[in-house]
Amino acid sequence: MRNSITNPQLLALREQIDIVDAELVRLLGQRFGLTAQVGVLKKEVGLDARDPDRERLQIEKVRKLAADSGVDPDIVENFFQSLLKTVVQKHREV
Ligand SMILES: C=C(O[C@@H]1C=C(C(=O)O)C=C[C@H]1O)C(=O)O
Repeated sequence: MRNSITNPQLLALREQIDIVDAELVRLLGQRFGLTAQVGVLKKEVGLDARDPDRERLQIEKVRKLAADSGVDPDIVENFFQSLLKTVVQKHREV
């Protein structure tokens, strides 16, 4: 098998993937910053860590955004379900 590391087309694609990954991580950091504030606020006002109605609406929204962007809605939903679970866990630790 040829050494994939020297394939210039593969290297160029991976460079673009790294740029997208960095942006995704930056946006995740921004989102976690906001949800951390929500966690503190909820604790202060005595609201439940989890809001299933809000989660349902978000999943509906991101599934639609995914479909509009030609991305499999199930993949996006799985990602968000995992994200929401993590956020709720963090809220319960506040
Ligand atoms: C951040 C919130 O808390 C939880 C986490 C959510 C999220 O990560 O978007 C959404 C709903 C809640 O279960 C919220 O209520 O807005």
